[in-house]
Amino acid sequence: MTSQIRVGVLGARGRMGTEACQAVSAASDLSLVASLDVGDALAPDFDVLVDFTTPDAVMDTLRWCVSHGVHAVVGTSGFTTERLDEVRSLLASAPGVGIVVAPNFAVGAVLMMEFSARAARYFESVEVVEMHHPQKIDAPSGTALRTAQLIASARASAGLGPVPDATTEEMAGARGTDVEGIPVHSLRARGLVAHQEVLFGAAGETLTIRHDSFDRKSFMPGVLLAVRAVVTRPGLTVGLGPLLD
Ligand SMILES: NC(=O)C1=CN([C@@H]2O[C@H](COP(=O)(O)OP(=O)(O)OC[C@H]3O[C@@H](n4cnc5c(N)ncnc54)[C@H](OP(=O)(O)O)[C@@H]3O)[C@@H](O)[C@H]2O)C=CC1
Ligand SMILES: O=C(O)C1=N[C@H](C(=O)O)C[C@H](O)C1
Repeated sequence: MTSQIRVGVLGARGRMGTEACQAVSAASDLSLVASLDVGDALAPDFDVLVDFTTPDAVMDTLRWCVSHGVHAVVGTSGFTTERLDEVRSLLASAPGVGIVVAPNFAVGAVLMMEFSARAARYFESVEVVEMHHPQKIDAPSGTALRTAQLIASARASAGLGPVPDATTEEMAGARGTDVEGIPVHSLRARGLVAHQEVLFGAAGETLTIRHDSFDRKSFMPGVLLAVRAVVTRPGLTVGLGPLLD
């Protein structure tokens, strides 16, 4: 019999942590050995730590993981390009450790990001609109951040200049925020879970790519996929794309 992967979940009392604990417990090849939240001490008695906490807390946790040889699957948002570089530097001192940082574990959202990156070179205009539940503490969302990074990179590779659309505002914030040159808008409303539209425009046409998560269960197959993959995947993996067939 192959041995089980021992998993700890940090942020276990939160919306995502609760779901992750249930999903790990229900998987026959995984063993939930620690459900941790604010104030709980980390102890290196698991193979993989799953983190659904806050952008403020997550980097200290990753430092701990790297120094204790524990792999990490990170769903927590806030991973700017600079922060991803910081994770790469951390991992340089621990070549056996794997970290998966996935801005969104829903397969549909991964595809939405990939399709957006593919479309980016063909449209001069682009706007990212993310919509979330009213308790979400960060804006823009990690998914919007990653989508904008991918679009900016695809535009740069294709030799497109800056998005040419007007940015003048009579009131601050009317044109959203700027992520690597891509306008990003954040909406919060009761009734929403996690949703995003990417609107592209060219002469005479638009293309809208939209994804909706109506239930946090949509994230769980991706979380389990990442937990199983990270133990044999040293270094940094960004997004679920490289783990999908
Ligand atoms: N990648 C993905 O697919 C998804 C990512 N997310 C991201 O996951 C993160 C969590 O989201 P969500 O579950 O909705 O948020 P919640 O606020 O519901 O949960 C966060 C949990 O983390 C705890 N926490 C905060 N700081 C620490 C700390 N220093 N150490 C240990 N635990 C801590 C909180 O405790 P307390 O409440 O007591 O402060 C809370 O229990 C966010 O960044 C969100 O954007 C969310 C959905 C999907
Ligand atoms: O806080 C959330 O809910 C979500 N957070 C992630 C993000 O910031 O992109 C993923 C998903 O959008 C849900």
